[in-house]
Amino acid sequence: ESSLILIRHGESMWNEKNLFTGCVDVPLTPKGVDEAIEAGKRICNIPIDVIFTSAMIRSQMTAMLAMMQHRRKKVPIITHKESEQAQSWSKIYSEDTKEQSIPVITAWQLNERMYGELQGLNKQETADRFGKEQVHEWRRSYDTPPPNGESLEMCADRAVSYFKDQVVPHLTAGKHVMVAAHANSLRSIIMHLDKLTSQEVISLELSTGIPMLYIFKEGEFIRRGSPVGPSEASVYAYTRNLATYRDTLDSMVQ
Ligand SMILES: O=C(O)[C@@H](CO)OP(=O)(O)O
Repeated sequence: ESSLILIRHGESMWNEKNLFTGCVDVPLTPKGVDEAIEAGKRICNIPIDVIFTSAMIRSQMTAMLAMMQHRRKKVPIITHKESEQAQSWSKIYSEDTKEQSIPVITAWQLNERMYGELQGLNKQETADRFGKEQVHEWRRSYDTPPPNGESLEMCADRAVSYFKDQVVPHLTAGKHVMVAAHANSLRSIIMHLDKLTSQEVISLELSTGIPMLYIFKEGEFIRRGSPVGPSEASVYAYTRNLATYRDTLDSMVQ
């Protein structure tokens, strides 16, 4: 059994301004930073061996801030494979140090859905101009793309393919994984994991900074507990393996 944590980034500076963001790379607000830290507290007892983030700063900030809270105190390290030089210049020469690190793999495929000509527009003003229903269809339908942007279906094409090709093999190998990404790239992944229909996904909404936990067992994804409880203990129904991991952390601090 392995665990999979999915987390949408904390509030960004354009979430705060109610602007369509998509592939525009904006940072978190102070509230978003707090959300990421709170999220980290909720998952501080869950094992994490490898982290995937999108290529965007808001998901990377969220993952890093959350990991600062983790009780295992491993160091999340962004892997650089964009060139041979980047790879060799960021090499770690100690096996012990590597053992105390968590690789962070960044992938554009996990980026937010590209919002086309809505990027930078105010969501309320856009609804006033084009009508609430049209804008809702652009934002939540499965197959209607916003003007010159990606539909959820197009976003799923890259995000879910990446998830199947790059993330699932780690889970199959027994590694515990965290994926920090975005409202719509995660909606497409959750649609796949929970086998939602294109009708059902319309009402799937993800809050900023709330981690969701899945257990991967015998090729199946099982959602654990409610992701919105007030404290870590009430949020997730621990499996026996997760409880053992938490006990190990308890004994390490004694
Ligand atoms: O602006 C965006 O990129 C997304 C997420 O904030 O918007 P929506 O609320 O339509 O999913």
